[in-house]
Amino acid sequence: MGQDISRAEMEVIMNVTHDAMIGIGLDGKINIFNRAAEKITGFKAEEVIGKNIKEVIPSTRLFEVMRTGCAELNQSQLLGNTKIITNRVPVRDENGIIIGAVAVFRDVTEITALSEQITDVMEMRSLLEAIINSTQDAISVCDENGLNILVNPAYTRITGLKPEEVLHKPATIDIAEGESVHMQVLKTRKAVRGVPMKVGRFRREVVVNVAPILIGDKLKGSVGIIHDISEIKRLSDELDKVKSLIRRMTAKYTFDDIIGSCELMASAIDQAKRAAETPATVLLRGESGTGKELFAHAIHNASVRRRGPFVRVNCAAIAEPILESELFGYVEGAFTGAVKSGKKGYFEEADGGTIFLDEIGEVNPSVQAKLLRVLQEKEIVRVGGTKPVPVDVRVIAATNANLEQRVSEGTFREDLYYRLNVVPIFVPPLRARKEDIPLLIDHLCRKYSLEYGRKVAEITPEALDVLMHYDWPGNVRELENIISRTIINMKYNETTILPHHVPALGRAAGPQWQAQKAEQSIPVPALDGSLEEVLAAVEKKVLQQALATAGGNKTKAARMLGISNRSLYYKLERHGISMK
Ligand SMILES: Nc1ncnc2c1ncn2[C@@H]1O[C@H](COP(=O)(O)OP(=O)(O)OP(=O)(O)O)[C@@H](O)[C@H]1O
Repeated sequence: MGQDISRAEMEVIMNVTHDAMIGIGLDGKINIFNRAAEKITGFKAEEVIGKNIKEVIPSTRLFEVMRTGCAELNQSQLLGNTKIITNRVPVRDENGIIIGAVAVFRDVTEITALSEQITDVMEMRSLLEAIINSTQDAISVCDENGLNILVNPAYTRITGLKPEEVLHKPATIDIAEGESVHMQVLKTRKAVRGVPMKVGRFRREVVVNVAPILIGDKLKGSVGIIHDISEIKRLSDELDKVKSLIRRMTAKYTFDDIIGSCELMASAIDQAKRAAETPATVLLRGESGTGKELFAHAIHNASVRRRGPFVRVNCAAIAEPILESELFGYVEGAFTGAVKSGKKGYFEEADGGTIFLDEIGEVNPSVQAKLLRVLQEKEIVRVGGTKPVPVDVRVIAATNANLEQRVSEGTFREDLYYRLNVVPIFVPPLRARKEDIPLLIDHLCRKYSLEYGRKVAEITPEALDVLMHYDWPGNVRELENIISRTIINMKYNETTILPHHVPALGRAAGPQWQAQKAEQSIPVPALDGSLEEVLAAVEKKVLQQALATAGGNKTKAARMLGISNRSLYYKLERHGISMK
């Protein structure tokens, strides 16, 4: 130091510094003891000045420092419970002779605790970073102003957006379809879960969960977890397609599954068995719910084609513009929206097997012409194509329409009618074969007992009487529904059907009609939606009412409403009214 400082100046400095200082002379007596030293040791300067340091700090090393003349720097030690860092230095006179020693020390308990906390935080940060970087879900974090401050690698993989494209930009930047959930959460401070949306370049379908980041009650931002569901969606679409294909392409029933021993049924079954032995086209006639589809399955399974595919097509349930391409397929580029490579139709899929054309009376003239061709020439031409493709398919058609009347009206081709009507089989309505009702009840009780885990085995004569005195406009399908509901009405341990178990029968007693009947009592919907919504609700009620009045018979219902069967089918499907 270039300038001497006075003792008074030194005392001021010593007492304002945060470092504690204890000095001793050659005799070991304390001659410096500042405020900071008082704070750390708990002694007062006046108590210790002049005392031997060993009496105050027995473990002192200042004597060693004096003896060796070597400073000891940054030594950590415990003083009671206080953790301190000490520098010990010898004090020399102007000639370099040691005349004492000083210990300068500092309480580092808090600093140590803080540094431990910092280490913990850093460890936690590394852990979080590892989690954030390795999770399959995309993560985006934004600050309280809605600007992105963190995204993880999964985010880039799912959205196709790199960090530099999104960081410090508004959280809305990655949205391809939907509203920003980050912004919503920042506004409401409430977590939002399970929001479907599309994100990023690839318009990936995702489900988003976002939570606010609150420190105390201060909003610091929000964190979003983006779960990619596009692959699951694709797989589940595929699965649905395969399931519907399997449903369409397997014939489950055989003649053993057709219950009925009355003369009319025996004759129908006999004709069907004989037809099964030939490749002839079969036309199944009969009201809705009589079992025509059951017959079609049974004929296929009893024929030489039983190992081939069985493709079921409900001609009324497929929209008219696409029925032709569904049946006959299409070539590459046949129309906008077509699959690039073209597509096989149901006839090609049924090659080597049987095609069951349900509701054949509903097909339009263009499809009728193509059907005629396939029946005559055993070949089809795909929509948009010219090349005939040979197909080896047995046709079983079914209808509950009066085809003869349609032929005379000119809406159904006469030549097609004759081609289809090679082996006509009439499946009788249930009211014409009431003697089969007990057999059917027995069969259905076993079927639904198994399905519902019950043991219903009997019906009392009174309950049977109720069922025998009803005319079953919905045929076996309606009986099936009534038995299923009867079993549901029974207590778990009841095994015999009593009259009170049987639900109300009537012209509108089928389950879907029952539900619809109940709904009929609901007045026309309150005018609380758009005109379109109110009209749709009214249309639904009118359809349900017509179906109920027609006892579930769709042809009758369509006639009552003055619309075509096809148009009725569309509307039922659109309103989610059960078609079976
Ligand atoms: N003889 C029968 N024995 C056993 N179950 C039958 C019989 N007839 C019909 N069913 C059952 O009744 C329901 C309706 O039968 P199916 O679908 O074959 O009728 P459908 O005449 O083809 O009706 P739609 O014309 O409305 O298509 C099915 O669940 C079927 O299993």
